[in-house]
Amino acid sequence: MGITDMQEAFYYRECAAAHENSPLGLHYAMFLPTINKQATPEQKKKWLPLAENYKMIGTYAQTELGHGTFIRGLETTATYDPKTKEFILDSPTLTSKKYWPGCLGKTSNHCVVMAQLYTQGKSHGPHMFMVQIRSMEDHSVLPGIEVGVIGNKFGYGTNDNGFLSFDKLRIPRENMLMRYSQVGRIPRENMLMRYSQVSRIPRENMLMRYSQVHEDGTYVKPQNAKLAYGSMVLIRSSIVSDAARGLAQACVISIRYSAVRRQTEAYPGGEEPQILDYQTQQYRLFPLLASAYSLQLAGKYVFNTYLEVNDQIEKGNLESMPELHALSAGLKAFSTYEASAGIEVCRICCGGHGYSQASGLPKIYVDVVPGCTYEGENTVMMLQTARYLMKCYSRAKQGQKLPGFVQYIGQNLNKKSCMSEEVALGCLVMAYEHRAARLVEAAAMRMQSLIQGGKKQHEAWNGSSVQLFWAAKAHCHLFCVKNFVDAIQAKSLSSKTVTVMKSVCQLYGVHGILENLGEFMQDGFFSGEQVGYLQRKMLALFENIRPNAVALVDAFDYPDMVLGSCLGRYDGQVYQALYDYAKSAPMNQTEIHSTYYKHLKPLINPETTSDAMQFAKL
Ligand SMILES: CCCCC/C=C\C/C=C\C/C=C\C/C=C\C/C=C\CCCCC(=O)SCCNC(=O)CCNC(=O)[C@H](O)C(C)(C)COP(=O)(O)OP(=O)(O)OC[C@H]1O[C@@H](n2cnc3c(N)ncnc32)[C@H](O)[C@@H]1OP(=O)(O)O
Ligand SMILES: Cc1cc2nc3c(=O)[nH]c(=O)nc-3n(C[C@H](O)[C@H](O)[C@H](O)COP(=O)(O)OP(=O)(O)OC[C@H]3O[C@@H](n4cnc5c(N)ncnc54)[C@H](O)[C@@H]3O)c2cc1C
Repeated sequence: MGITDMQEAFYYRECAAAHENSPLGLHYAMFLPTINKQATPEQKKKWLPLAENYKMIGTYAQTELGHGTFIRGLETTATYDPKTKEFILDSPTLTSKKYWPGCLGKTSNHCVVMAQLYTQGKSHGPHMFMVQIRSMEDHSVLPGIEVGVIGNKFGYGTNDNGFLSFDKLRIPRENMLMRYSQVGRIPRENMLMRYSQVSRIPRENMLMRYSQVHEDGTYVKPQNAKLAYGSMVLIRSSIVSDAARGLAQACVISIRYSAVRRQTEAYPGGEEPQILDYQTQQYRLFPLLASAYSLQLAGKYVFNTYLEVNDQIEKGNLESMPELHALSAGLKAFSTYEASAGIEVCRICCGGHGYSQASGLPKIYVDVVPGCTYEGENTVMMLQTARYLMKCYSRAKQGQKLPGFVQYIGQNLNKKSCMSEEVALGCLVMAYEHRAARLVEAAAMRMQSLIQGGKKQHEAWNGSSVQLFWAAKAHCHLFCVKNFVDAIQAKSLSSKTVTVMKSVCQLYGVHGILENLGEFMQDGFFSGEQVGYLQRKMLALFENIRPNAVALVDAFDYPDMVLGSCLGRYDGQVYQALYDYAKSAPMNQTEIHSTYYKHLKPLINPETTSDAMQFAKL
């Protein structure tokens, strides 16, 4: 293929088999990046050529039957044996069996395994290990390993998500991924002195600035244990664009179809209008179109932030890690929630044909919706963002300066909205900042009052977690609105395109307020009159966007082969395509289906059942 950028490669493969989660998806999305980001130079030199040339085909095996969210609770163990300089991998309980990893059941011959590291009788928490699970000669399962598929799922039928367990499997010490992060370059003379005193490890390892288990079992911990979670942050940062892609494609299908579909005479004897002219159809679809644009912009921002921060981390500067974690976790949750709900609305807006696989919509839905669960269950991710926001709130109250996208926290909440009939973009951003700041403060106040009332920290946290979730969601929503507004304002407003996009951006902001009105009005920030401005503006924006609606989805430029939809075809020949799809159905290849003779004929014509049974035995 020759594409070196891994995201580009991901989307290229997506074009070849759209929304068919590849049986090698985890090899590309997590196995290769984990070797790239978590292995030492020596390990990369050994494994990358094999993995990049499909000799090693791997997955990311972390989740277990009993634990997915709580990584520190994982039960798989990796115990170091200094006598043989090996790790012993074991699945001590039923619930410790790895369960869910993609491409695991039948495809992969290796995996990076997250296991609790034990050495010298002490636990050092979750660490990653390279484990071969199948022979590279004949793909047979290696001794000490049980592996298989987990069975049918909600979707993802093209991916052999599997289970895996170890029975005291021994792997070489060199198979622990020993590069978490730069722990700073230890002066060579110190390293020689330091390591030669402790244990004899190969000289080439001496220059490694990585966490180590030395040959005698001494553990050198990394600068930050969470760096082992780096592959998840990478995928979370990628999922935002993926969710945006799914929502955008669903908008293309449903809006193009709504421009073709005519239904119900507008008045007695009148012609049937395009269903896209129904205000209720616009009310359901146009905000989703706006959301698709907003999430695409957010996806670009978060992935670029990932690349920038990851560069810093690899230079030893971990300062922005908490911010990246909060941003990627929150936006991953926000985008997959929005996209999943939006794709379902697009399907429903297409009536009966939306329920057909011919629409392409069910396939998009079952490909996007697991994003609410994998790579960090959404509620848990939102609470991770909330954890960061609480820290920001207390820093703001101590007068500390906050980084860019959280500077709104701790602001004066006594002000009122500047909203007028015009509905200026700046007033929209101010409204979202006020709502998020208020919800962050409310959650912090709730926590404080519970603690003052005698609750322990973890009890106060759980007792405030609904409000913490609201605050994190409002924070992510603000981010998407402000990021969209910044993108519009960065362009000159002279060109028609940007003027149209300003309406789309305005609709995104207005609709978000009207759909969450309680949170914007609870403290009187908006007057009733101002809400009226917003309601009238939304209806006016529907009329404003209507003439450009099809152009706005065409602009996503998804080819028919990627959409895979009879409803969203560029040429609009929906009905012929649906009929051709039906005619091509396998069951239509014979006039009478074979099951007639065995199941129906005995009911309809019992007297002639005998010869029917003969036929059925053929
Ligand atoms: C660069 C090239 C691009 C490569 C990409 C190539 C292709 C991909 C391109 C596109 C892909 C697009 C879409 C993807 C398509 C398909 C998807 C493909 C594969 C996905 C399949 C799914 C795979 C999986 O599901 S893997 C398993 C995922 N599992 C999880 O995510 C588990 C979630 N749980 C956790 O993360 C943690 O348990 C936790 C919930 C965070 C809790 O951790 P814990 O240790 O208990 O920490 P605690 O809450 O106590 O907080 C402590 C402290 O740590 C900080 N922290 C936590 N996590 C992180 C982190 N990740 N980074 C930084 N800091 C972190 C936390 O903030 C706390 O800090 P503080 O004390 O508050 O200061
Ligand atoms: C299609 C798909 C592909 C996957 N691929 C992989 C893979 O390749 N590799 C891999 O390792 N894993 C994979 N997974 C597993 C996935 O990462 C986990 O399912 C996910 O991390 C959620 O963990 P869980 O299933 O244990 O859910 P749980 O954590 O049990 O969540 C269940 C409920 O409990 C709630 N909950 C849990 N903890 C908390 C908390 N602290 N506070 C509040 N509420 C909480 C959650 O919000 C949720 O509502 C995949 C899953 C799917 C669906």
